[in-house]
Amino acid sequence: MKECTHVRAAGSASAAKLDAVRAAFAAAFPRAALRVAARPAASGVRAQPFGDAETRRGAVNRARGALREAVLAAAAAADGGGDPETTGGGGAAAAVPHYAVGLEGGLHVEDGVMYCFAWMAVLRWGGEGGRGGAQLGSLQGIEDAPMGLSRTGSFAVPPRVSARVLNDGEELGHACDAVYGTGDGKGRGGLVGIVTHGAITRTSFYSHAVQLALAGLP
Ligand SMILES: O=c1[nH]c(=O)c2ncn([C@@H]3O[C@H](COP(=O)(O)OP(=O)(O)OP(=O)(O)O)[C@@H](O)[C@H]3O)c2[nH]1
Repeated sequence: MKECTHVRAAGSASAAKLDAVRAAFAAAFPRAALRVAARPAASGVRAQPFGDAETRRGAVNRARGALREAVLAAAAAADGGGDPETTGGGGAAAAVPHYAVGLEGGLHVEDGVMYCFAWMAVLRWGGEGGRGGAQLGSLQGIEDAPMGLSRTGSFAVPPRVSARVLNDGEELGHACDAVYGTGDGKGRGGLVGIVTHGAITRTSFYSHAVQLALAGLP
């Protein structure tokens, strides 16, 4: 196993997503000194994606966007420009990452029931089995970086919440906050935390799928 893994947790500064990436990589690389940093990146899809294809595309776009930003920031830092936008990564700020991860939550409706799920995309860049040398700091090849994909399970969105999403066009997290008033719709617990009474949080919901995406890397 690797001694050190730099991960750019993509697309997001979401605490739930960052925690999920940390937990997944810690499980996959138990002896690694992990450095996980947020690198918000555009999903390129709607704020509330519907269906597997759109949601998966959002995850892939976020992973690639985060990797692109991280590579550019590392190059700027090497030139003495610093990396002020990176959060939560400590010493990872100037490092070219070994992996980039994109996580995107989505919805679909089947037989009148709305289901919630999320897709994960993990890209390998540097490190063992990844790129090396000068290529690491170049944007060339990002589109072809080895990628692992996976999806969480699905759970049914309570009708009071799904009605707000369908009728008022609200994003799930906002609809969840409006119905339950917990303010955690976009937080670590999320709707999955509410419907499972805390047994599964957004963090644990995402974490197993990040591990599966990592396992699927060619
Ligand atoms: O998969 C999920 N499991 C949950 O239990 C859950 N509870 C709420 N949501 C909402 O689903 C939407 C898309 O999620 P999403 O990937 O766009 O994340 P997000 O908007 O929170 O963060 P960001 O990464 O966009 O900043 C957002 O409105 C989330 O709040 C959940 N998604």
